[in-house]
Amino acid sequence: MYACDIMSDVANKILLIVLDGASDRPVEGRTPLSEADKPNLDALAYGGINGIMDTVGPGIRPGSDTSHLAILGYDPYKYYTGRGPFEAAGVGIDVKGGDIAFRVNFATVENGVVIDRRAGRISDTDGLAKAINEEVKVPGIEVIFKRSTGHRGALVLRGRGLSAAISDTDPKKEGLPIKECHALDDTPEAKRTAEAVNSISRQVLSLLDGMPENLERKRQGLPPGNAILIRGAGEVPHIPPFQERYGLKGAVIAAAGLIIGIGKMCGLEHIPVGSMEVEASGSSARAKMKKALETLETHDFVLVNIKGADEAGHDGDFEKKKSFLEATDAAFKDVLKLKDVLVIVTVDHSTPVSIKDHSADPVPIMMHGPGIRIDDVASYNELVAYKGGLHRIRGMDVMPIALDLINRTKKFGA
Ligand SMILES: O=C(O)[C@H](O)COP(=O)(O)O
Repeated sequence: MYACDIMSDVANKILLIVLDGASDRPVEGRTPLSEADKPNLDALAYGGINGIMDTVGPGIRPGSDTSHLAILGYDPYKYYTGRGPFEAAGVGIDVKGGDIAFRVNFATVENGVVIDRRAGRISDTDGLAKAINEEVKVPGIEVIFKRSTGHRGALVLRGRGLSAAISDTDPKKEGLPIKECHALDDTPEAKRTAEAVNSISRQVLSLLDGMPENLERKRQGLPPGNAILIRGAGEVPHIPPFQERYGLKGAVIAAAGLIIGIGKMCGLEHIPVGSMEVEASGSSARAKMKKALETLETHDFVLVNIKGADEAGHDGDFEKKKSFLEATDAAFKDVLKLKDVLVIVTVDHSTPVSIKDHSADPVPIMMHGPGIRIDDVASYNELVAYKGGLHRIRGMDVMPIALDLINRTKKFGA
C-alpha cells in the first residue's frame, strides 16, 4: 500500500514534437526509425505509453497540412480550405478574405517537361522570387509571391471575382508537362482565376531561365529553377483560436513555412529559430528543441516540427533518413528530464522511401510524463508501437487525451 501522501508530479504543460514524415514501410523488415540508433527517443518510449495513429483516418493518405490540423484538434474536413493559405501565412503574407493562395515549387523544366519538381532542392531563390514579384503581371489582379523554405514558395492572387475552384499545374511526377490550370466549376470566377494562373505560369517560364542565378546553376551542372509548379488553391480558413479552444497559450517552432502558417492560423505564437531552411543535420533540431524548452517557461503548449526525415523519404534515401533520425535523437536528451510536462512524440504521415511520397500507413505516437500508464514498448518505431497502451488512435484523439493527462478536461456528465 502506498501512503496517500506520496505526491507524484502532475503535468500542466504539453510539448508536442512532430517528426515530419519519419515513419516508413519495412524494407526487408527494417525501417529508418527501427534501425536508427536513438537512445533518447527509445528511453522516452520505454518510460511512456505508445501506440499507432491514423492522423486523419485509416487508409487516408494525409498531407502535412491536414494531418497537423487533426493533431491540433481541428477537423480537416471542417477547417481545411487548401494548402495555399497556410503556406502563405507561413511566409508572412497576410492572406485576406477573397484572396486565393497557393503552394508553389521552384522546378526544372526542359521543353515544357518537368524534369525535377524541386529544381535539385534549390535553396537560394531570393532573386528568382524578387523577379516574379516585380515582373509578373495580370490585369486587374494583384500578384503576390514570396519564397518559402528551400524549393518552396507561396503565391497569392488578390482582386475581385476570384475562386479557389481550380486545378493544379503541378503534375506531381517528373517526366510530365506542366499541367494547364482548369476551372473546377463553370463559374466565371473559376475560369478567370484559371486563366490568371496559366498566364503566371507562362510568364515565369520565359522570365527565369535566363536569369544569372540559373545560368550559374547550369554552369555548375545543377538543375535550374526555371519554372514554378502551382498547387493547393485555397481561401483563408476561419479557425477558432487555440487559446479559446483549449485555454492554453501555445507556440509553434518549425522550419517549414507550412507548419509555421498552420500554427499562426490556429493562433499559436511563432517562435523563430535559426534559418528558414529545413534541418540538414541534427544541430538545427537541437536548436529547435532547446528553444522549445525555453518557450515552455512562458507558454503552456509548444508544437515543434522537425522536417528533415520527410525530405529524405521524398528522396527515397533510407540511409539519409536513418542518419538524420540518429542525429536528431540528441535533441531529446533534455526532454527526458522534464518533470511537469506531458511530452508527445509523433509523426504527421509516413513517407516511405519505397514510394518517395506520403502514405496512409499509421504513424508511431508516444506520450511520456506524470500519470502515464507505462507500457512494455521499449523502442520508438512504427513496427512495435502498436503493442503499446494507446493501441490505435486518430489524430483528432491527441488533444482530448493530452488535455486529460494535464487535467484540463471537463467531466461529461454530473
Ligand atoms: O516538403 C514538402 O513541402 C511536402 O511535404 C512535399 O512537397 P514536394 O513534394 O512538392 O516537395
